[in-house]
Amino acid sequence: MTPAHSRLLIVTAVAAEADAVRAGVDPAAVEVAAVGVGPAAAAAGTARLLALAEAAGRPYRGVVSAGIAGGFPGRAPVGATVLAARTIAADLGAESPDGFIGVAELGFGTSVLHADPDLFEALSRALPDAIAGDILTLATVTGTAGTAAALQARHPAAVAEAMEGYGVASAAQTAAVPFAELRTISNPIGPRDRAAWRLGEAFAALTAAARAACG
Ligand SMILES: O=C(O)c1cccc(C(=O)CC[C@H]2O[C@@H](n3cnc4c(=O)[nH]cnc43)[C@H](O)[C@@H]2O)c1
Repeated sequence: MTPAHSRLLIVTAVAAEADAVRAGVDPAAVEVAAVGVGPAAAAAGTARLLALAEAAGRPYRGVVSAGIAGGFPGRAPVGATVLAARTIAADLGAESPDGFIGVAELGFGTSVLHADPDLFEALSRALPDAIAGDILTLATVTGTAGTAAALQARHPAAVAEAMEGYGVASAAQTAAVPFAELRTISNPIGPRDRAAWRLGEAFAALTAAARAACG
């Protein structure tokens, strides 16, 4: 049996994502929790779970931000699995007449958090078909071709965007717990077309990825 202190925490935004992950993992080795949509809910919910586990003397061995995501066209198609080398808060900064100024340039820390190298390596080995690259975190789902193009230009290594990774990563960093982000693509990033989101395909891919990584 897996000792309680070596369990992995997988954090999703919504219950449907948590159910898809749970369908693939060994519950003795992995705890799955849905903590809400967006970086603030993700950071608050993850920080609470990490602190409770630590206070009980059973810290998690790692935390993974998992769920569905938008894929940048030509980089991550619908149904693909993506793995973050870096998780980037793409809208953390300031607008100016000359364009977006990132938080690092403003002198207030960093918008870039790296995946833990060992956790990233283990997930990459378990998921050889996963597309590795940067995953952007945004509080607003991209819904125009203009915003998609601007994000791609600012983040040439980005493969996908979602809404929670940077929040989960921030909580993990504060607690000194290894972090990774794993997502499956439900929709292309670009002009909003909610009817075109392939939720079933993305959830099935999420279950398969969870099973391959932690089953
Ligand atoms: O229909 C909407 O516009 C909408 C707005 C907020 C959340 C949702 C969800 O379905 C929540 C699930 C989760 O999905 C991630 N996601 C999926 N595709 C994208 C995307 O293109 N851009 C950003 N995030 C995406 C996100 O992490 C949500 O929490 C639907």
